[in-house]
Amino acid sequence: NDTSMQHRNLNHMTREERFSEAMRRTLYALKVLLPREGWTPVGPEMKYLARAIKEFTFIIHAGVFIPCIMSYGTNEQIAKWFPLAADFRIIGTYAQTELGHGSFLRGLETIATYDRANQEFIINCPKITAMKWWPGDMGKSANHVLLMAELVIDGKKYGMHGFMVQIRDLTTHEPLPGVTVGDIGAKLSFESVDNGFLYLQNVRIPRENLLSKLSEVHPDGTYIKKGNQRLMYGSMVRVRVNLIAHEIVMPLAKACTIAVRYSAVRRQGLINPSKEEVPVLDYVAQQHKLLPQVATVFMAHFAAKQLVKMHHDYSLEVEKGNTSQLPELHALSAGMKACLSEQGAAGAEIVRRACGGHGYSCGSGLPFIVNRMLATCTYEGENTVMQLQCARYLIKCADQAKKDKLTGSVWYLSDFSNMSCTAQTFGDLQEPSVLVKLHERRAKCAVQHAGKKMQNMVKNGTPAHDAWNMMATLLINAARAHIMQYVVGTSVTYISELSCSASLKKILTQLCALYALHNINSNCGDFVKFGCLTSAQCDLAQEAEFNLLKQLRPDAVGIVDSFDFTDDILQSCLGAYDGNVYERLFEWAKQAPMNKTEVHQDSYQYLQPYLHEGRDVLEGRGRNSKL
Ligand SMILES: CC/C=C\C/C=C\C/C=C\C/C=C\C/C=C\C/C=C\CCC(=O)SCCNC(=O)CCNC(=O)[C@H](O)C(C)(C)COP(=O)(O)OP(=O)(O)OC[C@H]1O[C@@H](n2cnc3c(N)ncnc32)[C@H](O)[C@@H]1OP(=O)(O)O
Ligand SMILES: Cc1cc2nc3c(=O)[nH]c(=O)nc-3n(C[C@H](O)[C@H](O)[C@H](O)COP(=O)(O)OP(=O)(O)OC[C@H]3O[C@@H](n4cnc5c(N)ncnc54)[C@H](O)[C@@H]3O)c2cc1C
Repeated sequence: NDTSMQHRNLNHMTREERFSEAMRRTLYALKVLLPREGWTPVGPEMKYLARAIKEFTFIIHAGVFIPCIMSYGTNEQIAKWFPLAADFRIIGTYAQTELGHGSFLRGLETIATYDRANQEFIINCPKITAMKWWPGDMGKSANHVLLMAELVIDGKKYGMHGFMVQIRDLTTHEPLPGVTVGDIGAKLSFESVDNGFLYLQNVRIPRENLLSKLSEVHPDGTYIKKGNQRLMYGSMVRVRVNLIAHEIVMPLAKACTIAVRYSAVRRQGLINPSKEEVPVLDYVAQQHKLLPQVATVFMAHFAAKQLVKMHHDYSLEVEKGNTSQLPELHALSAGMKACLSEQGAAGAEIVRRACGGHGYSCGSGLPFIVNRMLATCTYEGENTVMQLQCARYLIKCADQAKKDKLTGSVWYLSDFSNMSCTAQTFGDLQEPSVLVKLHERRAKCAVQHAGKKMQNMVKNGTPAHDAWNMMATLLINAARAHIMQYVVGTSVTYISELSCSASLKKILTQLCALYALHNINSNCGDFVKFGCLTSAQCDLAQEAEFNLLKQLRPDAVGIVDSFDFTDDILQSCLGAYDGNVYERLFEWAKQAPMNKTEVHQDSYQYLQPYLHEGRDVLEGRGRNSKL
């Protein structure tokens, strides 16, 4: 209810206005509305912010920079920098990606050379491709970066390490000597975020600015390893775990709310020629577009909750020095981020497109969501690279399953029980246990298929790295299959253990079955190829999905209402709670800057001469008055 938090019409603002407005609103929220005893920018308040603010800045500051200080800093370094960052007295970002490298971290070129005489690191970007490029909040906001750079001591390289580097004066905000920094320009989305470039030339930082939880450099230049060096990649695991809820589940829920509400209001065409125009939501084709995406919101939410719990448990173990769960967590977080962002971004576009022309209007609020979700397929680990990381772990586990009984998310790879499907009716295929088994079998076969193909190539003399490259598409499919069985399995378990009303459990069970069946019907080639389903059972699977669409149609609006987004957050003429779509669209259009005058003077100057000429022609004068 605080007018300072009400959204202005983002679409009618310039990029710079949106950047400033997002910063104003974010800081107002962080400094005025939220702070209470002991709050931190990585606490539950941030979830409120992520939900309550359509565009906010300092996402990387809060979502990556501060958590990295906690992950990579010693207790002394945390005590020094965390309070400053939590209170926004320093604004930081996570500067890892370079103009020339993003996915292949061993290829990063920014160098931190130890100067023993002065006990300092000298930071350099030796060439243009070494320039940091993309980090959020870096172009104009941040005055510090957590710089990921190659540590060099006496000419020897020690790999990527994290360094705290101040880049702007804390009083004037001007770039410091040796620092060239700025915004990288317009992007597909994130208009309010100043993703930036950073060129460092002979920038000196104290030895104490190497974040030293995992390794340290003594004054004499001695390098000490202090833990599992793969923990250096830990921040990316945490962000992949966190971003599923914030950047995939929530935006898809918003898009589904808009599209389902609009589809309940928009009347277009006839089903029964003798009846009146129907709401487009009555078309099965429309239900087939929208409702599986609604189901995806819930299933991704349940699976993400399980992954967050797994990450929390793992973090407690790491504190005790046990990093044994890291490989599985890395594979699962990489695979989940890739597969759910792929599904979510595609799903948001499917529901946008299902809203016809008005879905193409920014007044729908849908292009904003779609464009922003597309970024989830790239940042925090490009999806292909992440799926291959997941597949790398699966292939290793499949080999191990031949001699050991596996546990955790890959347990099914060592399940050699009879997994043939005996479904005779479409009702059999709506059974959660049947759907889980089908997904486990498909995933197991997909992993084994990719592994077998590579083994055969290597047996025939192909180098292992070439076999890997040539089978990449099968490996990616195996990663997707693994994640789908994880999402279906965890969701079925979660719903079965949920204490809620029978009617709610029924809806959630139907949504879970719809998600699983939509996935089967979208990938039935795999399910038949691997002998999971017969062709006849595939027909039953389609029938089962259509039956669920019919059952869920009456509750469709109620289900998306349960996401409980305010009109202010949705910022959508199509998705507003009152359903007054047309009045809202017209009011929204009239507010467009283009309409602030009846005649657009800037363009009229070009049009006017022709308008006069046209009149001359019509009245028989002018150059070619043949009329
Ligand atoms: C005020 C604010 C208001 C609101 C805020 C609201 C909410 C905030 C909270 C949350 C929001 C969430 C997120 C924020 C939103 C969006 C995020 C926006 C921007 C994203 C930022 C970025 O993009 S940062 C840059 C990301 N970059 C990457 O991910 C790079 C990807 N590449 C790599 O990770 C690596 O290069 C690699 C893994 C692909 C390859 O590395 P390398 O060559 O070294 O390894 P190998 O492949 O040879 O594998 C070697 C072994 O290492 C294992 N491994 C690899 N990676 C990891 C890992 N991460 N963890 C553990 N183990 C790992 C690998 O498995 C191999 O092991 P083996 O046993 O098989 O040898
Ligand atoms: C909105 C946004 C915000 C971002 N914020 C940050 C940030 O705050 N901090 C930060 O450090 N970075 C940030 N990034 C950068 C992001 O992490 C990188 O873009 C991402 O890691 C991909 O790296 P790249 O862009 O160099 O693509 P590349 O690694 O060059 O990949 C290009 C393409 O090559 C293919 N490819 C690459 N490697 C392989 C492989 N091994 N196998 C098969 N195919 C492959 C893939 O198709 C890939 O899409 C952000 C990016 C975006 C879009």
